Amino acid sequence: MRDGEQTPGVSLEPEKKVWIARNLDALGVDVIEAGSAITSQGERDGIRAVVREGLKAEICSFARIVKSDIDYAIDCDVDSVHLVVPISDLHITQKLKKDREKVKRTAVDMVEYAKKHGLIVELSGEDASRADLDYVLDVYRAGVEAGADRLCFCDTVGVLNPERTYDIFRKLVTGVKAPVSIHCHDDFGLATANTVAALRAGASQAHVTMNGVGERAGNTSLEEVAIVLKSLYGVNTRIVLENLYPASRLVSRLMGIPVAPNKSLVGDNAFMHESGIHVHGLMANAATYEPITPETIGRKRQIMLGKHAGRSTVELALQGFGLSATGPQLDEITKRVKSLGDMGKHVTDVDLMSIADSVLGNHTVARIKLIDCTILSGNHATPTSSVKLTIDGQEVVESGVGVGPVDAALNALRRSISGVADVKLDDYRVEAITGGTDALVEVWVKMSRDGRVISARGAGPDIIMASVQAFIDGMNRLIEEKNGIVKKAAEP
Ligand SMILES: CC(=O)SCCNC(=O)CCNC(=O)[C@H](O)C(C)(C)COP(=O)(O)OP(=O)(O)OC[C@H]1O[C@@H](n2cnc3c(N)ncnc32)[C@H](O)[C@@H]1OP(=O)(O)O
Ligand SMILES: CC(=O)C(=O)O
Repeated sequence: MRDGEQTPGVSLEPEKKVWIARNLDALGVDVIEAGSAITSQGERDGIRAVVREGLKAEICSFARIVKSDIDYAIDCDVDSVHLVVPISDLHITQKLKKDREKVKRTAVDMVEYAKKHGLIVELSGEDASRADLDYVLDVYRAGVEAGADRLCFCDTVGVLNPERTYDIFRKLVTGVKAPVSIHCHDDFGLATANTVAALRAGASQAHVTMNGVGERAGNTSLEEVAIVLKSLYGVNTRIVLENLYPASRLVSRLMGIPVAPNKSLVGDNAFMHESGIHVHGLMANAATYEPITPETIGRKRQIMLGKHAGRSTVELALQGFGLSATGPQLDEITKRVKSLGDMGKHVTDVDLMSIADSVLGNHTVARIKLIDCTILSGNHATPTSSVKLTIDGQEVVESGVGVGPVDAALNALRRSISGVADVKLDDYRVEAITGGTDALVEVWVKMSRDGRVISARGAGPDIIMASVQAFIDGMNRLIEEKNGIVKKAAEP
């Protein structure tokens, strides 16, 4: 929550810091760097709020080798400081405008000052990977003599590679009398590899962030290190692996930083399969196309339908809805799914069910039919919607308010069917297909009822009506008498 929160544009209010800290603690992390106390009043409020939680983890504040930084950390009642010394000549001469001796002396003074105030001290070399290693060792040794409990080697701009990291850490762990941490950045995509190399060479601790958030390209991902250690090196950490995905979602949501779909382990696509050849293999043995089970990190396997689907993909998706098809029917459904995919469409569950209905000859009647939908919104109006619809031929009129017109309309729809079913909107995404304010938009929703999940799509030039269409299509499928939806909806 210090380097992670340095992600451009991110600022965590105290309650968000607390929420994340509780989750990190439950995940089993040893030290939580809750912030940098010198930064602002709000930051201090957040750090204090985390300290008040009385978590198992050690609570730490970042501090420069500046007395006021340590005073603010003391004032927040943290357990420890991550005391950072710019250690490369580049940082010493260009940034601090000092010399090596002066920086070393200040570092020693600040270690002594922090220790005198009862803090655990992790003395950290910033930009250590571009520094003279002899000088780094000199500062580390002086720091340990002054009372530093731990040391940290920072690859501040991500220029290490695994081979160099390993060699450096062999020298460090034999050259100093304190545990050494590794702190990496992902500028060249090597943060996890470098972190693991340091651990293999004897590093005692790894600085990591959930989802790899952090400055520029981010820091080392907590989830990647924990799983790489377990799965590729057979090393257990105290991290509760099945809590990783829920923690990833929480951090993404609270920071407002989406996770890339192809991000290892926690991205939307990490356990999603579309290609026919893969799904065919998975059906025989999931290990064919999954290095670990999704459940290892608290996830579920997902199937996506599109142009790469094969008969196996479609068969599995149909099974999820309690449907079965003969060989020729399966061929026909697969053909239609592929042609929808060829048109650049994500094939939703509702699309599949409509295709299946037509091929299998199922006659499903939509129970909900929209008659009217009216929206009121503006700078002096609470967004309000009224809807008139029929459910099994019975007219229902309802209204709803929301944070915006789409929210109001969907709330009105949800209320209108509350007597029949309690439907939840789990995810909502909108995409402009063409440019301009008259763009054609496509709305994709994921909805659920009693644990059953379904995806649906609406499209048109009016974002509200496209949303209403998607929601009603999804509701109709969720309240079908025969439905046996058990699968997780695939996402676009
Ligand atoms: C690699 C990292 O991630 S380092 C951590 C980065 N985190 C942050 O910067 C936290 C948020 N920062 C802030 O709120 C502000 O920058 C503050 C409060 C720390 C300082 O603000 P200001 O006094 O206005 O200084 P400003 O931000 O312009 O410059 C940073 C100052 O810290 C000095 N400095 C930078 N790192 C260190 C360090 N580790 N130890 C001592 N001094 C340092 C710089 O030389 C500069 O000093 P100067 O003002 O005497 O020239
Ligand atoms: C200290 C720190 O965050 C870094 O050097 O990257």
